[in-house]
Amino acid sequence: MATRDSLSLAIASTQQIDPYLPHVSSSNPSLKPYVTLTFATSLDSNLSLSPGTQTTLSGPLSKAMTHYLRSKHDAILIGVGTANADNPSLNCRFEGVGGYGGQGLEGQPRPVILDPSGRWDVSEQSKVIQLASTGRGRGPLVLTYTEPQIAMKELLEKVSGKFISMFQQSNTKESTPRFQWADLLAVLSREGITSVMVEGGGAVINDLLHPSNITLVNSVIVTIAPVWLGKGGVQVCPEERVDGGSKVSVGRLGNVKWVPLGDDVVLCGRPSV
Ligand SMILES: NC(=O)c1ccc[n+]([C@@H]2O[C@H](COP(=O)([O-])OP(=O)(O)OC[C@H]3O[C@@H](n4cnc5c(N)ncnc54)[C@H](O)[C@@H]3O)[C@@H](O)[C@H]2O)c1
Ligand SMILES: Nc1nc(=O)c(N)c(NC[C@H](O)[C@H](O)[C@H](O)COP(=O)(O)O)[nH]1
Repeated sequence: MATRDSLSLAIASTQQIDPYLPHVSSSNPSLKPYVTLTFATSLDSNLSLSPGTQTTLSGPLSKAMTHYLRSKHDAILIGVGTANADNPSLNCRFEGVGGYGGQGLEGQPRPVILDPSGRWDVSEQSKVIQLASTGRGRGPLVLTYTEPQIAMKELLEKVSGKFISMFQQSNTKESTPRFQWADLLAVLSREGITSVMVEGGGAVINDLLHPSNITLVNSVIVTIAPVWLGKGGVQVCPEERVDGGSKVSVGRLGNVKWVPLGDDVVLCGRPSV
């Protein structure tokens, strides 16, 4: 839980971040959701020390800022790799802004987990399930290609979550099955989600930064922590892009703002093609 001091300091800084967030007036259920790509990296672009481990990068202020972001989005999306490695809570723990504090589920984002192959163990051990069953978070949506086990389906439905079966074209059986971002955003839109914050991990971020997907991203908010994690970490490093036989940059941010927050700096921008 963020302390009062970190909360007020973070909120003061977030006024600079607000222009990069979805606004109620821009919500139109017929459009794709507003997409904010947000994560924390080290100076060597690592999200964690190694796959399957959780590494704290954000300091208390930027962590508080992340919870502010959670309060401003309808949904928070992660890949199954993060669900399994971190057992995250994925709720807003920002008293007074949303989340805990007697406001019920108002200000709580809906967790969305990309799990095409059915690797997430939906059980009482999952913090997301525990929080949803005690009214401190929303039940998750799990997007999948597989047929879920009945017990998992029932547990998810008990906490107002659900599995959503995605259509898999028979001619695209990849070794690592993926959803098309446009399709999954359309599914979220049909669920009434008008804004989604994509929090990671590496595979999800690198996929969304691919040149064919980056145009779907409305804003990028990256916390950069003053630490190097070294080789072998989970890195933000999208596929290379070749144009006319030469390697070119994958993408660039425009409309950039750097916001210092404690020891970290928060970089905000909009993808410019
Ligand atoms: N620092 C941060 O901000 C941050 C944020 C999130 C996660 N992490 C860290 O990242 C690591 C996990 O990253 P990762 O790359 O192993 O896992 P991930 O969370 O990116 O999940 C990968 C899985 O998600 C699914 N997936 C990804 N893209 C998909 C798509 N387009 N359609 C359908 N499914 C898709 C696939 O099943 C894939 O195997 C952990 O160590 C975690 O602690 C750090
Ligand atoms: N902003 C941020 N700073 C970090 O230092 C870090 N490691 C993450 N990691 C994101 C990842 O998705 C985590 O799993 C969730 O941030 C955990 O979420 P909870 O606090 O359990 O709700 N995110």
